Amino acid sequence: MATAILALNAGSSSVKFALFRQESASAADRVAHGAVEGLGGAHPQFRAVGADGRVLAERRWDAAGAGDDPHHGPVSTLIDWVGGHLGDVPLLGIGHRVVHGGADFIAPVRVTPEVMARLEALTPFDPLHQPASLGPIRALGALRPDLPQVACFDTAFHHTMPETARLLALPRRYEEGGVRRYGFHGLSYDYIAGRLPDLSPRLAAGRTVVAHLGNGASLCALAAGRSIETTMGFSVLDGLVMGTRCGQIDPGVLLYMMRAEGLDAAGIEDVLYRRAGLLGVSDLSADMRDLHARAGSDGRAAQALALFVYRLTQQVGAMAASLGGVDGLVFTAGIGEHDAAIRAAACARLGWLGLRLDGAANAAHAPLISSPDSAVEVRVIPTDEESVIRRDVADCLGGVSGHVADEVPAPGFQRPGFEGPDAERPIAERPSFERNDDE
Ligand SMILES: Nc1ncnc2c1ncn2[C@@H]1O[C@H](COP(=O)(O)OP(=O)(O)O)[C@@H](O)[C@H]1O
Ligand SMILES: CC(=O)OP(=O)(O)O
Ligand SMILES: [Mg+2]
Repeated sequence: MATAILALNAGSSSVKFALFRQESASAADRVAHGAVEGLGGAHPQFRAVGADGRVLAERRWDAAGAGDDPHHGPVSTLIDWVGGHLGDVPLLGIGHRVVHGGADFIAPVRVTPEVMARLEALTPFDPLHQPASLGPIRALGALRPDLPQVACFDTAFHHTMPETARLLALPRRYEEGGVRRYGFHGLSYDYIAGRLPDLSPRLAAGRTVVAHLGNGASLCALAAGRSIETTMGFSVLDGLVMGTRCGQIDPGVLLYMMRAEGLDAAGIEDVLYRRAGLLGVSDLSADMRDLHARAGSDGRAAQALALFVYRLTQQVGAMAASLGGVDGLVFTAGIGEHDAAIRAAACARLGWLGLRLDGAANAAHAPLISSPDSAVEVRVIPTDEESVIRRDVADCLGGVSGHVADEVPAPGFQRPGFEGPDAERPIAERPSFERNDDE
C-alpha cells in the first residue's frame, strides 16, 4: 500500500518542505515541494509546487493576531494542505532537519518529550538555528499528536571525525561541557557521499572535498565517503565566509567588540550571524547574484567576492592537508550548483593541486567540470537534503525505504578500507595524490 512522508527543512525565516509518496521499497517519488516564507513577518506565504513544476497551491495570510508561536499558522496551513493533497494515502511520518544534535544524537531519532527536552538544552550551542528547527516540531506535535516525527541531524554525519579534529585548544572543562567541534550541513554531505559510488567510484573510495556553498557554507573532507574534517566547528559561524556570517575569525576581535564597543552577547551575536560575511564586507547584499551584478562598479562588492574565493581555496587546502591529498572536489548548494564564476575563480587558485578546469563544461554547469588531464576530478552535484530526511524517516519508523536509501549509507555506516588521516598510516602508503589513470 502506498504511504507518504513529509520532509521539513526549517531555516530562520522559511520552512522548505518536500512530500514523498512511496509505493514500495524500491520506489519513492517526490510528489510536491515548496516553502512557507516570511516567518516572523507580517504576511507569511505558503507555496506548493508539483513534480512537473506546476504551482499546486499558494496562500498568503496576515500574521497579526496569530498568537505567540510564529510556526503555528504556517505549519497548520502546510499540514492541512498535505492532508488534502494526499487524499486516502496515509502520512507515515514527518522528518525534520535539526541543525544541532550535540554529542549524543549521531543517528535520526523519533521525537518524544524527552528527546525534545534534550534538543532544547542545545539551544545555547546554536541560538539561531536550534529554535528554528524545533519550532515546527513543537507546533506539529500540538496540532497532530498522532503523527510520528523524526529528528534528522546536521551534526550526525560528522560523528566519524577523529577525536583530534574535534578538540578545541581550551581548558578541559569546556570539552567536558560539550564545547568541541561538531560540524554541520551533514544531511547534504550524507546525500553527496551516497551519490559518489554511482557517479565516480574513484571519489567514493578516495579523498574528496565537498563544498556546500549556500547561505550557510562549509567544506567537508570525505575519506572513502566518511567525514574526517569540516570547516564549521562548535557553531555554524566557523570556517568559510557566508552570506551574513563571518566564518573563521580571530577571537581577539570579539574581545575588542566587548571592551571597545561595549557589545554584550546579543550584540556580538547579531554582528557575527546577521551583519557579517558577504553582506558585511560588501555593505550591499548577502546574495552572490547581487554582488556579481555590482562588482564592476563597486569596489567593496568585488572585494567581498575576492575574499569569499580566497578563504574558500585556503580552506580547501586545509581539508587537503587533513586528507593527505585530494582526488576530488565537489561543488553543491545554491552557489556551488549555479555560480560558474565562483567555481572558476576557486579552481584557478587550486592549480597547485594539479586541478585543471574545463571552462566550457563549467560554464554549462556540466556534472563533470575538470579537464581530462586534471589530477583532481571536479564535479557539480545538486544536493538533496530532503531525500536523506525521507530515508531517515522510513528507516526510523521501520517502514519501507526507497531508492535513496539504497544509495545513501545510513549514519554510522562504516566503510571498510580507510582509517582516516589519524590512522598510523604513512602518507606514502595512502592512495597516491597523482592518480590520474591517463598518466
Ligand atoms: N544562479 C545563481 N548564481 C549565483 N548564486 C546563486 C544563484 N542561485 C542561488 N545563488 C546563491 O545561493 C544562495 C542560497 O543557496 P541555498 O543553498 O539555497 O541556501 P540555503 O539553503 O542555505 O538557504 C543565495 O544566497 C545565492 O547567493
Ligand atoms: C548549518 C547551516 O549553516 O545551515 P544553513 O546553510 O541552512 O544556514
Ligand atoms: Mg540549505
